[in-house]
Amino acid sequence: PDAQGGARVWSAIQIPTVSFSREESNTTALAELGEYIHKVFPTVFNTSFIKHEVVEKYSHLFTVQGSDPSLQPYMLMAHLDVVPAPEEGWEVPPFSGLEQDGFIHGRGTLDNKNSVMAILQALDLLLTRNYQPRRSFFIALGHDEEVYGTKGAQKISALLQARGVQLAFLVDEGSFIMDGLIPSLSKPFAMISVSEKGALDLMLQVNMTPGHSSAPPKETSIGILSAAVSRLEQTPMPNMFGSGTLKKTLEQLANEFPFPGNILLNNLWLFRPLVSRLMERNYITNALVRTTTALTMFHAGIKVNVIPPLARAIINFRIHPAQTVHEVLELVKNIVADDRVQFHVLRAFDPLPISPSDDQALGYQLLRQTIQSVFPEVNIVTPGICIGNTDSRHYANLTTGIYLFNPIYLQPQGFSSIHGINEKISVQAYQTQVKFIFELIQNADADRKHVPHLHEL
Ligand SMILES: CCCCCCCC/C=C\CCCCCCCC(=O)N[C@@H](CCSC)C(=O)O
Ligand SMILES: [Zn+2]
Ligand SMILES: [Zn+2]
Repeated sequence: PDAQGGARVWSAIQIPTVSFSREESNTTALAELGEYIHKVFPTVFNTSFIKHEVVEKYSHLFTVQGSDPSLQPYMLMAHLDVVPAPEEGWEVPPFSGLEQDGFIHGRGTLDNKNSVMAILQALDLLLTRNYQPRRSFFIALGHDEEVYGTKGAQKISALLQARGVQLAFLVDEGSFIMDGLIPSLSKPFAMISVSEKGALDLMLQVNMTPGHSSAPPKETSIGILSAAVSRLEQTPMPNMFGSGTLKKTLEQLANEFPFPGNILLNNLWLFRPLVSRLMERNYITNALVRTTTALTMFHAGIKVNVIPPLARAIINFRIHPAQTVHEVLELVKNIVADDRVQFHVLRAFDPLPISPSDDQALGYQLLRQTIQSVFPEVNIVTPGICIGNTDSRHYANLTTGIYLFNPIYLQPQGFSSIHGINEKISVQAYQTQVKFIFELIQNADADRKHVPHLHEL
Protein backbone atom coordinates (compact mmCIF):
# COMPACT_ATOMS: atom_id res chain seq x y z
CA PRO A 1 0.00 0.00 0.00
CA ASP A 2 1.09 3.55 -0.61
CA ALA A 3 2.61 5.70 2.10
CA GLN A 4 -0.54 7.79 2.39
CA GLY A 5 -2.58 4.84 3.63
CA GLY A 6 -1.96 5.52 7.32
CA ALA A 7 -2.51 9.26 6.98
CA ARG A 8 -5.89 8.71 5.37
CA VAL A 9 -7.01 6.52 8.26
CA TRP A 10 -5.84 9.05 10.87
CA SER A 11 -7.97 11.73 9.24
CA ALA A 12 -11.04 9.47 9.10
CA ILE A 13 -10.62 8.74 12.81
CA GLN A 14 -10.65 12.49 13.53
CA ILE A 15 -14.21 12.77 12.22
CA PRO A 16 -16.42 11.83 15.22
CA THR A 17 -19.19 9.88 13.48
CA VAL A 18 -20.79 8.82 16.75
CA SER A 19 -24.10 6.98 16.94
CA PHE A 20 -25.55 7.73 20.40
CA SER A 21 -28.96 6.15 19.93
CA ARG A 22 -31.42 5.35 17.18
CA GLU A 23 -32.64 8.94 17.42
CA GLU A 24 -29.32 10.72 17.91
CA SER A 25 -26.14 10.62 15.87
CA ASN A 26 -23.54 13.11 14.71
CA THR A 27 -24.92 13.68 11.22
CA THR A 28 -22.54 16.57 10.53
CA ALA A 29 -19.63 14.19 11.02
CA LEU A 30 -21.28 11.48 8.89
CA ALA A 31 -21.67 13.98 6.05
CA GLU A 32 -18.07 15.10 6.53
CA LEU A 33 -16.78 11.53 6.34
CA GLY A 34 -18.75 11.07 3.10
CA GLU A 35 -17.02 14.13 1.65
CA TYR A 36 -13.68 12.93 2.97
CA ILE A 37 -13.78 9.55 1.21
CA HIS A 38 -14.80 11.36 -1.96
CA LYS A 39 -11.77 13.62 -1.65
CA VAL A 40 -9.16 10.94 -0.91
CA PHE A 41 -10.40 8.27 -3.31
CA PRO A 42 -11.23 10.32 -6.46
CA THR A 43 -10.45 7.40 -8.77
CA VAL A 44 -13.09 5.23 -7.12
CA PHE A 45 -15.69 7.96 -7.59
CA ASN A 46 -14.66 8.83 -11.17
CA THR A 47 -14.36 5.38 -12.72
CA SER A 48 -16.91 4.71 -15.46
CA PHE A 49 -17.76 1.17 -14.34
CA ILE A 50 -18.36 2.17 -10.71
CA LYS A 51 -21.70 3.65 -9.68
CA HIS A 52 -21.90 5.52 -6.38
CA GLU A 53 -25.16 6.16 -4.55
CA VAL A 54 -25.90 7.84 -1.25
CA VAL A 55 -28.64 6.05 0.69
CA GLU A 56 -30.65 7.73 3.47
CA LYS A 57 -28.31 10.76 3.34
CA TYR A 58 -25.23 9.16 4.92
CA SER A 59 -24.80 5.53 3.82
CA HIS A 60 -22.93 4.71 0.63
CA LEU A 61 -23.45 2.01 -1.98
CA PHE A 62 -20.87 1.40 -4.69
CA THR A 63 -21.71 -0.91 -7.60
CA VAL A 64 -18.56 -2.10 -9.30
CA GLN A 65 -19.61 -3.50 -12.67
CA GLY A 66 -17.58 -6.57 -13.61
CA SER A 67 -16.76 -7.50 -17.19
CA ASP A 68 -18.38 -10.96 -16.96
CA PRO A 69 -22.13 -10.70 -16.25
CA SER A 70 -22.40 -14.49 -15.92
CA LEU A 71 -20.60 -14.35 -12.56
CA GLN A 72 -22.81 -13.77 -9.53
CA PRO A 73 -21.87 -10.60 -7.63
CA TYR A 74 -20.72 -10.40 -4.03
CA MET A 75 -20.54 -7.62 -1.46
CA LEU A 76 -17.92 -6.10 0.83
CA MET A 77 -19.26 -4.30 3.88
CA ALA A 78 -18.17 -1.88 6.59
CA HIS A 79 -19.74 0.86 8.69
CA LEU A 80 -18.96 4.55 9.08
CA ASP A 81 -20.39 5.13 12.55
CA VAL A 82 -18.70 4.47 15.89
CA VAL A 83 -19.81 4.11 19.49
CA PRO A 84 -19.23 7.08 21.84
CA ALA A 85 -15.81 7.48 23.45
CA PRO A 86 -15.64 9.48 26.68
CA GLU A 87 -12.01 10.69 27.04
CA GLU A 88 -11.42 9.17 30.50
CA GLY A 89 -8.86 6.37 30.49
CA TRP A 90 -7.56 6.88 26.95
CA GLU A 91 -3.79 7.16 26.45
CA VAL A 92 -4.48 9.62 23.63
CA PRO A 93 -7.73 11.49 22.91
CA PRO A 94 -10.10 9.07 21.11
CA PHE A 95 -10.77 11.31 18.12
CA SER A 96 -7.19 12.53 17.66
CA GLY A 97 -6.26 9.80 15.18
CA LEU A 98 -2.68 10.17 16.43
CA GLU A 99 0.07 7.90 15.20
CA GLN A 100 2.40 6.81 17.99
CA ASP A 101 4.89 3.94 18.09
CA GLY A 102 3.58 2.50 14.83
CA PHE A 103 -0.08 2.54 15.93
CA ILE A 104 -2.98 4.70 14.82
CA HIS A 105 -5.04 5.47 17.92
CA GLY A 106 -8.70 6.21 18.28
CA ARG A 107 -12.32 5.19 18.19
CA GLY A 108 -13.08 3.28 15.03
CA THR A 109 -9.55 2.04 14.29
CA LEU A 110 -10.77 -1.59 14.74
CA ASP A 111 -14.54 -1.05 14.63
CA ASN A 112 -14.79 -0.27 11.78
CA LYS A 113 -13.20 2.64 9.89
CA ASN A 114 -10.23 0.37 9.24
CA SER A 115 -12.48 -1.65 6.91
CA VAL A 116 -14.10 1.42 5.32
CA MET A 117 -10.69 2.81 4.41
CA ALA A 118 -9.04 -0.51 3.55
CA ILE A 119 -11.82 -1.56 1.12
CA LEU A 120 -11.70 1.78 -0.71
CA GLN A 121 -7.91 1.89 -0.70
CA ALA A 122 -7.61 -1.66 -2.07
CA LEU A 123 -10.06 -0.81 -4.86
CA ASP A 124 -8.23 2.45 -5.54
CA LEU A 125 -4.93 0.54 -5.88
CA LEU A 126 -6.46 -1.94 -8.32
CA LEU A 127 -7.93 0.88 -10.40
CA THR A 128 -4.61 2.68 -10.61
CA ARG A 129 -3.23 -0.57 -12.08
CA ASN A 130 -6.03 -0.48 -14.68
CA TYR A 131 -7.72 -3.50 -13.17
CA GLN A 132 -11.34 -4.06 -14.09
CA PRO A 133 -12.92 -6.89 -12.11
CA ARG A 134 -14.58 -9.76 -13.96
CA ARG A 135 -17.07 -10.39 -11.18
CA SER A 136 -19.32 -7.49 -10.18
CA PHE A 137 -19.35 -6.52 -6.54
CA PHE A 138 -20.99 -4.04 -4.22
CA ILE A 139 -19.46 -2.04 -1.42
CA ALA A 140 -22.00 -1.15 1.26
CA LEU A 141 -20.97 1.37 3.91
CA GLY A 142 -23.71 1.73 6.52
CA HIS A 143 -23.99 4.79 8.78
CA ASP A 144 -25.94 3.40 11.75
CA GLU A 145 -24.61 -0.11 12.41
CA GLU A 146 -24.02 0.68 16.08
CA VAL A 147 -27.73 1.47 16.51
CA TYR A 148 -29.30 -1.46 14.65
CA GLY A 149 -28.60 -0.49 11.02
CA THR A 150 -32.24 0.15 10.19
CA LYS A 151 -31.58 3.36 8.26
CA GLY A 152 -28.41 2.28 6.48
CA ALA A 153 -27.96 -1.45 5.84
CA GLN A 154 -31.66 -2.25 5.97
CA LYS A 155 -32.44 0.40 3.32
CA ILE A 156 -29.52 -0.63 1.08
CA SER A 157 -30.71 -4.22 1.31
CA ALA A 158 -34.26 -3.21 0.30
CA LEU A 159 -32.88 -1.20 -2.62
CA LEU A 160 -30.86 -4.17 -3.89
CA GLN A 161 -33.78 -6.53 -3.40
CA ALA A 162 -36.00 -4.24 -5.46
CA ARG A 163 -33.36 -4.44 -8.21
CA GLY A 164 -33.50 -8.23 -8.11
CA VAL A 165 -29.93 -8.62 -6.84
CA GLN A 166 -28.88 -11.94 -5.36
CA LEU A 167 -25.38 -12.15 -3.92
CA ALA A 168 -23.00 -15.12 -4.13
CA PHE A 169 -21.74 -14.10 -0.68
CA LEU A 170 -20.87 -11.10 1.48
CA VAL A 171 -18.00 -10.26 3.80
CA ASP A 172 -18.46 -8.08 6.89
CA GLU A 173 -16.77 -7.33 10.22
CA GLY A 174 -17.21 -9.61 13.25
CA SER A 175 -14.33 -12.07 13.48
CA PHE A 176 -10.56 -11.97 13.41
CA ILE A 177 -7.33 -13.92 13.59
CA MET A 178 -7.70 -14.91 17.22
CA ASP A 179 -4.43 -14.46 19.06
CA GLY A 180 -4.33 -15.51 22.71
CA LEU A 181 -8.07 -15.09 23.28
CA ILE A 182 -8.61 -18.69 24.31
CA PRO A 183 -6.86 -19.77 27.52
CA SER A 184 -3.92 -22.15 26.90
CA LEU A 185 -4.21 -21.80 23.12
CA SER A 186 -1.14 -19.77 22.28
CA LYS A 187 -1.10 -20.24 18.50
CA PRO A 188 -3.18 -17.77 16.48
CA PHE A 189 -5.97 -19.14 14.30
CA ALA A 190 -8.27 -17.49 11.76
CA MET A 191 -11.95 -17.72 12.54
CA ILE A 192 -14.43 -16.92 9.80
CA SER A 193 -17.80 -16.48 11.47
CA VAL A 194 -20.54 -18.24 9.53
CA SER A 195 -23.35 -17.05 11.77
CA GLU A 196 -24.02 -14.55 14.53
CA LYS A 197 -25.99 -14.77 17.75
CA GLY A 198 -29.50 -13.38 17.96
CA ALA A 199 -30.43 -10.58 20.36
CA LEU A 200 -33.19 -9.60 22.71
CA ASP A 201 -33.40 -6.20 24.41
CA LEU A 202 -35.96 -6.65 27.14
CA MET A 203 -37.35 -3.96 29.44
CA LEU A 204 -38.56 -5.07 32.85
CA GLN A 205 -40.90 -2.69 34.59
CA VAL A 206 -42.50 -2.58 38.03
CA ASN A 207 -45.30 -0.11 38.90
CA MET A 208 -46.21 0.44 42.57
CA THR A 209 -48.20 3.06 44.42
CA PRO A 210 -46.01 6.06 45.28
CA GLY A 211 -45.95 7.48 48.80
CA HIS A 212 -44.04 9.13 51.64
CA SER A 213 -40.67 7.54 52.38
CA SER A 214 -41.18 8.01 56.13
CA ALA A 215 -43.65 5.11 56.14
CA PRO A 216 -42.36 2.77 53.41
CA PRO A 217 -44.26 -0.32 52.30
CA LYS A 218 -42.66 -3.72 52.81
CA GLU A 219 -41.69 -3.87 49.14
CA THR A 220 -40.99 -1.07 46.64
CA SER A 221 -40.79 -1.07 42.85
CA ILE A 222 -36.99 -0.76 43.19
CA GLY A 223 -36.74 -3.76 45.52
CA ILE A 224 -39.01 -5.96 43.42
CA LEU A 225 -37.22 -5.08 40.20
CA SER A 226 -33.76 -5.50 41.77
CA ALA A 227 -34.68 -8.97 42.99
CA ALA A 228 -35.96 -9.90 39.52
CA VAL A 229 -32.85 -8.74 37.65
CA SER A 230 -30.61 -10.30 40.28
CA ARG A 231 -32.37 -13.65 39.80
CA LEU A 232 -31.72 -13.33 36.08
CA GLU A 233 -28.05 -12.52 36.61
CA GLN A 234 -27.62 -15.37 39.06
CA THR A 235 -29.43 -17.88 36.83
CA PRO A 236 -27.50 -18.15 33.57
CA MET A 237 -29.33 -19.40 30.52
CA PRO A 238 -28.67 -23.11 29.84
CA ASN A 239 -25.32 -24.21 28.49
CA MET A 240 -26.05 -25.28 24.87
CA PHE A 241 -22.64 -26.73 24.09
CA GLY A 242 -22.73 -30.02 22.26
CA SER A 243 -23.25 -29.71 18.57
CA GLY A 244 -23.15 -27.20 15.77
CA THR A 245 -20.40 -24.87 14.68
CA LEU A 246 -18.60 -24.53 18.01
CA LYS A 247 -18.05 -28.28 18.27
CA LYS A 248 -16.61 -28.20 14.73
CA THR A 249 -14.34 -25.29 15.65
CA LEU A 250 -12.99 -27.00 18.75
CA GLU A 251 -12.41 -30.30 16.96
CA GLN A 252 -10.42 -28.43 14.33
CA LEU A 253 -8.38 -26.67 17.02
CA ALA A 254 -7.90 -29.76 19.18
CA ASN A 255 -4.31 -30.55 18.20
CA GLU A 256 -3.23 -26.96 18.79
CA PHE A 257 -3.95 -27.28 22.53
CA PRO A 258 -1.29 -28.62 24.88
CA PHE A 259 -2.04 -31.70 27.00
CA PRO A 260 -4.64 -32.32 28.40
CA GLY A 261 -6.75 -29.95 26.23
CA ASN A 262 -5.85 -31.88 23.07
CA ILE A 263 -7.05 -35.16 24.59
CA LEU A 264 -10.30 -33.62 25.85
CA LEU A 265 -11.14 -31.96 22.53
CA ASN A 266 -10.21 -34.99 20.43
CA ASN A 267 -12.59 -37.09 22.50
CA LEU A 268 -15.64 -34.92 22.92
CA TRP A 269 -17.84 -38.04 22.79
CA LEU A 270 -16.43 -38.77 26.25
CA PHE A 271 -15.42 -35.39 27.68
CA ARG A 272 -18.26 -33.20 26.42
CA PRO A 273 -19.69 -32.46 29.91
CA LEU A 274 -16.25 -31.54 31.25
CA VAL A 275 -15.36 -29.33 28.24
CA SER A 276 -18.72 -27.64 28.43
CA ARG A 277 -18.08 -26.74 32.11
CA LEU A 278 -14.55 -25.53 31.34
CA MET A 279 -15.91 -23.26 28.61
CA GLU A 280 -18.07 -21.48 31.20
CA ARG A 281 -15.04 -20.37 33.21
CA ASN A 282 -13.85 -17.71 30.80
CA TYR A 283 -16.13 -14.83 29.83
CA ILE A 284 -15.39 -15.11 26.11
CA THR A 285 -15.83 -18.88 25.85
CA ASN A 286 -18.87 -18.62 28.13
CA ALA A 287 -20.45 -16.35 25.52
CA LEU A 288 -19.95 -19.09 22.95
CA VAL A 289 -21.83 -21.79 24.85
CA ARG A 290 -24.95 -19.97 26.00
CA THR A 291 -27.35 -17.10 25.59
CA THR A 292 -25.75 -14.35 27.66
CA THR A 293 -27.60 -12.05 30.05
CA ALA A 294 -26.24 -8.51 30.45
CA LEU A 295 -27.95 -6.01 32.76
CA THR A 296 -27.18 -2.77 30.97
CA MET A 297 -29.64 -0.07 32.11
CA PHE A 298 -31.51 0.68 35.32
CA HIS A 299 -33.77 3.65 36.08
CA ALA A 300 -35.82 4.40 39.17
CA GLY A 301 -36.60 7.12 41.67
CA ILE A 302 -37.52 10.77 41.42
CA LYS A 303 -36.63 12.20 44.84
CA VAL A 304 -34.92 11.05 48.02
CA ASN A 305 -38.08 11.07 50.13
CA VAL A 306 -40.56 9.73 47.57
CA ILE A 307 -41.36 6.03 47.25
CA PRO A 308 -40.96 5.70 43.47
CA PRO A 309 -43.94 4.63 41.41
CA LEU A 310 -41.89 3.16 38.59
CA ALA A 311 -38.68 1.15 38.23
CA ARG A 312 -37.29 0.02 34.89
CA ALA A 313 -34.36 -2.10 33.80
CA ILE A 314 -33.12 -3.11 30.37
CA ILE A 315 -31.44 -6.44 29.79
CA ASN A 316 -29.45 -7.30 26.69
CA PHE A 317 -29.51 -11.02 25.82
CA ARG A 318 -27.33 -12.44 23.03
CA ILE A 319 -29.07 -15.57 21.84
CA HIS A 320 -27.19 -18.81 21.23
CA PRO A 321 -27.72 -20.31 17.72
CA ALA A 322 -29.52 -23.30 19.25
CA GLN A 323 -32.23 -21.07 20.79
CA THR A 324 -34.87 -18.62 19.61
CA VAL A 325 -36.17 -15.31 20.94
CA HIS A 326 -39.38 -17.04 21.97
CA GLU A 327 -37.56 -19.72 23.98
CA VAL A 328 -35.41 -17.17 25.77
CA LEU A 329 -38.44 -15.07 26.65
CA GLU A 330 -40.18 -18.08 28.17
CA LEU A 331 -37.10 -18.95 30.23
CA VAL A 332 -36.84 -15.36 31.46
CA LYS A 333 -40.46 -15.28 32.60
CA ASN A 334 -39.97 -18.56 34.47
CA ILE A 335 -36.86 -17.29 36.20
CA VAL A 336 -38.42 -13.98 37.25
CA ALA A 337 -41.66 -15.71 38.29
CA ASP A 338 -43.26 -12.54 39.65
CA ASP A 339 -46.49 -11.20 38.17
CA ARG A 340 -45.70 -7.69 39.33
CA VAL A 341 -42.87 -7.52 36.79
CA GLN A 342 -43.99 -6.53 33.29
CA PHE A 343 -41.99 -7.42 30.18
CA HIS A 344 -41.62 -5.23 27.09
CA VAL A 345 -39.61 -6.46 24.11
CA LEU A 346 -37.75 -3.46 22.73
CA ARG A 347 -35.95 -5.30 19.95
CA ALA A 348 -35.45 -8.95 19.11
CA PHE A 349 -34.11 -11.12 16.34
CA ASP A 350 -33.21 -14.79 16.09
CA PRO A 351 -29.66 -16.00 15.40
CA LEU A 352 -28.66 -15.98 11.74
CA PRO A 353 -28.76 -19.28 9.83
CA ILE A 354 -25.39 -21.00 9.42
CA SER A 355 -23.67 -20.11 6.14
CA PRO A 356 -21.98 -22.98 4.29
CA SER A 357 -18.28 -23.62 4.84
CA ASP A 358 -17.84 -26.74 2.70
CA ASP A 359 -15.58 -27.10 -0.36
CA GLN A 360 -18.27 -25.65 -2.63
CA ALA A 361 -18.90 -22.54 -0.51
CA LEU A 362 -17.41 -19.82 -2.73
CA GLY A 363 -17.20 -17.02 -0.17
CA TYR A 364 -15.73 -19.22 2.55
CA GLN A 365 -13.19 -20.78 0.18
CA LEU A 366 -12.09 -17.39 -1.20
CA LEU A 367 -11.53 -16.10 2.30
CA ARG A 368 -9.65 -19.26 3.28
CA GLN A 369 -7.46 -19.07 0.19
CA THR A 370 -6.69 -15.38 0.77
CA ILE A 371 -5.90 -15.97 4.45
CA GLN A 372 -3.45 -18.72 3.50
CA SER A 373 -1.76 -16.42 1.01
CA VAL A 374 -1.58 -13.23 3.13
CA PHE A 375 -1.01 -14.95 6.50
CA PRO A 376 1.05 -18.06 5.61
CA GLU A 377 2.05 -18.39 9.28
CA VAL A 378 -1.59 -19.09 10.29
CA ASN A 379 -2.13 -22.85 10.18
CA ILE A 380 -5.80 -23.06 11.00
CA VAL A 381 -8.79 -21.44 9.37
CA THR A 382 -12.03 -22.43 11.05
CA PRO A 383 -15.70 -21.53 10.88
CA GLY A 384 -17.11 -19.92 14.01
CA ILE A 385 -19.97 -17.92 15.50
CA CYS A 386 -19.87 -14.16 16.08
CA ILE A 387 -20.93 -13.20 19.58
CA GLY A 388 -21.81 -9.62 18.56
CA ASN A 389 -24.21 -8.40 15.93
CA THR A 390 -23.41 -6.85 12.59
CA ASP A 391 -25.15 -5.11 9.69
CA SER A 392 -24.82 -8.34 7.70
CA ARG A 393 -28.08 -9.74 9.11
CA HIS A 394 -30.00 -7.15 7.07
CA TYR A 395 -28.78 -8.88 3.90
CA ALA A 396 -29.96 -12.39 4.77
CA ASN A 397 -32.66 -11.95 2.11
CA LEU A 398 -29.99 -11.55 -0.59
CA THR A 399 -27.59 -14.39 0.17
CA THR A 400 -27.04 -17.59 2.12
CA GLY A 401 -23.30 -16.90 2.28
CA ILE A 402 -22.70 -14.40 5.09
CA TYR A 403 -19.07 -14.41 6.25
CA LEU A 404 -17.69 -12.27 9.04
CA PHE A 405 -13.95 -11.77 9.00
CA ASN A 406 -11.52 -8.92 9.59
CA PRO A 407 -8.00 -9.84 8.42
CA ILE A 408 -6.41 -8.55 11.63
CA TYR A 409 -4.75 -10.22 14.60
CA LEU A 410 -6.91 -9.71 17.70
CA GLN A 411 -5.31 -10.02 21.14
CA PRO A 412 -7.19 -9.78 24.47
CA GLN A 413 -6.26 -6.11 24.78
CA GLY A 414 -7.63 -5.40 21.31
CA PHE A 415 -10.80 -7.30 22.14
CA SER A 416 -11.47 -5.15 25.22
CA SER A 417 -10.68 -1.96 23.30
CA ILE A 418 -13.62 -2.54 20.92
CA HIS A 419 -16.36 -0.32 22.45
CA GLY A 420 -13.85 0.19 25.32
CA ILE A 421 -10.78 2.39 25.70
CA ASN A 422 -7.46 2.69 23.82
CA GLU A 423 -8.73 1.26 20.55
CA LYS A 424 -5.83 1.22 18.10
CA ILE A 425 -4.46 -0.51 15.00
CA SER A 426 -0.86 -0.85 13.93
CA VAL A 427 0.00 0.79 10.62
CA GLN A 428 1.37 -2.57 9.51
CA ALA A 429 -1.91 -4.35 10.40
CA TYR A 430 -3.88 -1.78 8.42
CA GLN A 431 -1.59 -2.18 5.41
CA THR A 432 -2.01 -5.96 5.62
CA GLN A 433 -5.79 -5.50 5.65
CA VAL A 434 -5.51 -3.47 2.42
CA LYS A 435 -3.34 -6.21 0.89
CA PHE A 436 -5.89 -8.83 1.96
CA ILE A 437 -8.79 -7.06 0.24
CA PHE A 438 -6.62 -6.32 -2.80
CA GLU A 439 -6.01 -10.07 -3.15
CA LEU A 440 -9.54 -11.11 -2.22
CA ILE A 441 -11.03 -9.05 -5.06
CA GLN A 442 -8.63 -10.65 -7.52
CA ASN A 443 -9.24 -14.14 -6.14
CA ALA A 444 -12.98 -13.63 -6.64
CA ASP A 445 -12.24 -13.06 -10.33
CA ALA A 446 -9.99 -16.05 -10.81
CA ASP A 447 -11.10 -19.11 -12.67
CA ARG A 448 -11.74 -21.48 -9.76
CA LYS A 449 -10.05 -24.36 -11.61
CA HIS A 450 -6.73 -22.57 -12.04
CA VAL A 451 -4.20 -21.03 -9.70
CA PRO A 452 -4.71 -17.28 -10.04
CA HIS A 453 -2.07 -14.87 -11.26
CA LEU A 454 -2.33 -11.82 -9.02
CA HIS A 455 -1.24 -8.25 -9.34
CA GLU A 456 1.16 -7.78 -6.48
CA LEU A 457 1.45 -4.83 -4.16
C1 LIG B 1 -13.06 -21.33 20.11
C2 LIG B 1 -13.50 -20.11 19.40
C3 LIG B 1 -13.00 -18.85 20.02
C4 LIG B 1 -13.69 -17.64 19.54
C5 LIG B 1 -13.39 -16.45 20.33
C6 LIG B 1 -14.38 -15.38 20.00
C7 LIG B 1 -13.90 -14.10 20.48
C8 LIG B 1 -14.74 -13.00 20.00
C9 LIG B 1 -13.94 -12.04 19.24
C10 LIG B 1 -14.40 -10.96 18.68
C11 LIG B 1 -15.80 -10.55 18.70
C12 LIG B 1 -15.90 -9.11 18.44
C13 LIG B 1 -17.25 -8.79 17.93
C14 LIG B 1 -17.12 -7.64 17.00
C15 LIG B 1 -18.36 -7.39 16.22
C16 LIG B 1 -19.29 -6.58 17.00
C17 LIG B 1 -19.92 -5.53 16.18
C18 LIG B 1 -20.76 -4.69 17.10
O1 LIG B 1 -20.25 -4.05 17.97
N1 LIG B 1 -22.07 -4.72 16.94
C19 LIG B 1 -23.00 -4.11 17.82
C20 LIG B 1 -24.25 -3.89 17.07
C21 LIG B 1 -25.12 -3.00 17.79
S1 LIG B 1 -26.75 -3.12 17.23
C22 LIG B 1 -27.52 -2.42 18.57
C23 LIG B 1 -23.28 -5.07 18.99
O2 LIG B 1 -23.63 -4.56 20.06
O3 LIG B 1 -23.16 -6.28 18.85
ZN1 LIG C 1 -18.64 -2.69 14.08
ZN1 LIG D 1 -19.25 -1.85 17.29
